[in-house]
Amino acid sequence: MSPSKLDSTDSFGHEEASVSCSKPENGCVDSLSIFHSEKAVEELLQQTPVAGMDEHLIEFSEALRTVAKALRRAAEGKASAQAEAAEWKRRYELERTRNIQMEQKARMAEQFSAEKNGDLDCERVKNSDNQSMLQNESNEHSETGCMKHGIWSHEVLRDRESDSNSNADRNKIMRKASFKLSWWCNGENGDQHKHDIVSFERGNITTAERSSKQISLKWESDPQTVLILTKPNSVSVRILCVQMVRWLRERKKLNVYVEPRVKVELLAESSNFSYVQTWKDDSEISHLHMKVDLVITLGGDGTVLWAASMFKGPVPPIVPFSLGSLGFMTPFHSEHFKDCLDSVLRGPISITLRHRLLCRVVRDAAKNEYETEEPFLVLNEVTIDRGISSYLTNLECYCDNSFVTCVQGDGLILSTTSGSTAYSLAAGGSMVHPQVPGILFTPICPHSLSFRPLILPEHVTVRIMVPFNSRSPAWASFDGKDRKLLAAGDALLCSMAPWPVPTACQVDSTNDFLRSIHDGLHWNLRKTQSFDGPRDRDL
Ligand SMILES: NC(=O)c1ccc[n+]([C@@H]2O[C@H](COP(=O)([O-])OP(=O)(O)OC[C@H]3O[C@@H](n4cnc5c(N)ncnc54)[C@H](O)[C@@H]3O)[C@@H](O)[C@H]2O)c1
Ligand SMILES: Nc1ncnc2c1ncn2[C@@H]1O[C@H](COP(=O)(O)OP(=O)(O)OP(=O)(O)O)[C@@H](O)[C@H]1O
Repeated sequence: MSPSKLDSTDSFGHEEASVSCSKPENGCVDSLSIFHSEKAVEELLQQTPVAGMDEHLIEFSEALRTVAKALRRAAEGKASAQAEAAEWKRRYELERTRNIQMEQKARMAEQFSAEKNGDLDCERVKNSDNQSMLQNESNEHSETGCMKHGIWSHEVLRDRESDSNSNADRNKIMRKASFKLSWWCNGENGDQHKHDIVSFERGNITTAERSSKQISLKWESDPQTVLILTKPNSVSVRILCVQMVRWLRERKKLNVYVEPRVKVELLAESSNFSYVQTWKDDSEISHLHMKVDLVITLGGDGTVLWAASMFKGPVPPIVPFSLGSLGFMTPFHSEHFKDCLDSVLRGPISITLRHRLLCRVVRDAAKNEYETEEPFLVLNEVTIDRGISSYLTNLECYCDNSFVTCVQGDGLILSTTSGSTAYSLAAGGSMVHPQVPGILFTPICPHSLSFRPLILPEHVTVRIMVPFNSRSPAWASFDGKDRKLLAAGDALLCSMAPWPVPTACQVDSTNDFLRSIHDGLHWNLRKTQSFDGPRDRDL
């Protein structure tokens, strides 16, 4: 091999692809010097009388030889990678030139045919339909763009097929292929069903209503049974509970359910409360949704989370009364409970359908089995953190089998949009309107400067894995409760649950959300700038 050239076979099968060594920065000088030093080592070893040399020197020379060899291989590898990159660059340039030429040809042909047919969009539509609304508005469209204030008019995108005068005209108009977009979502049993179909004429996507609007609940028959859930150890909650149970029973003639603890408290108050119903063991809780028309919570956000956690499937509408400190999900004031409940029982009421996440822990040992552990439903978030370990958590994150990232930090929060104002907010996540469907992906103290939070679409399944090379296990907690250890190889699967939590609104979901961030967080509170001072017109 010539010392001035390095011969190698490139990955395109071009044998003997020589790499010139004229440029010192391309790594050839390195490989050459390495080559020379390897040779020098070789010569040195041959010249040195081996006999009588001590063991250490032999070992040292062997090591030197190995290092020189490794360095030579690395330099050769670098040179071959550079040759490969150069070949790709050459091919890319060729492809680009070819594409530019083709584009130019196509543009010229289009221009030629447009000139021939007088086929500019606006003209075409105007000519084809003299009686159309478009024609009426045509004066407002600019001749070149068919736009109003820089925005394309919807009228231009309308299918004029039925109005056109003749087949010939129609053929001229229908140049772009029309298509339909279909919305799909996962059915309850994992099967897919058609959720909605929106048709877009002529291949132009205009608008699509994807997010749910304000939802209104109207009773078709009168509610009969109410479940009251209360925050424990609070005197004000206890007093309100007594008043509310009495009023619901005596004035509204409703059946009232409470938790066993609350029934004991009520009976301690008065034996007249014996009509209040409860359950004996937790298995009865799973049937509550079939008996209860309405749930009332007395407490803070934690009590709403508690109420939601009691329903592992469908959840009856919840009317949350605020007896806590923050109250993002508790818009009703306890002082006016009679008026509030009157209007709720009468209906119709606005509700917020709060999405929940379905979370399942899959153990490494059982990863081929389905439904190994009881899933969790969370209204706020699932958190995967380092627990008491002082090491960084190391979490591999996938979204529908696409690798997302590796979290190295204190942990990760997968939050609903309702939970966006809770822990996720504290970790730097965005605040999101609770009616927006999506999964917030918010790192906790990531040890990286560029790890911004993400918001993923509602239909994805997120998988968080503790890799086998992780220094410590991780811990998952669900709405701040039920901590589960995730050992190396274990995973947490998280997707949107089919059973949302309907919470009654004081006004509507947007108004209530904005009120909660203003009142609860004093969002963007700033003293208003004074009127006096410099103004634009003075400049
Ligand atoms: N650093 C943090 O901000 C942090 C730490 C741990 C837990 N949390 C949150 O606490 C929640 C559990 O609540 P809890 O009441 O059982 O425990 P808690 O009594 O410790 O209350 C935590 C606080 O979070 C508030 N909160 C709960 N849900 C909220 C929501 N959706 N929007 C705005 N604020 C909300 C509560 O009003 C309360 O002030 C967890 O789901 C988690 O979101 C927050
Ligand atoms: N019925 C219940 N049974 C057991 N625990 C409950 C019940 N209701 C609420 N909790 C728990 O009590 C804790 C405090 O409740 P909550 O958040 O409603 O009150 P708060 O802390 O005074 O209000 P805020 O969260 O607005 O400051 C929460 O952790 C919640 O899970």
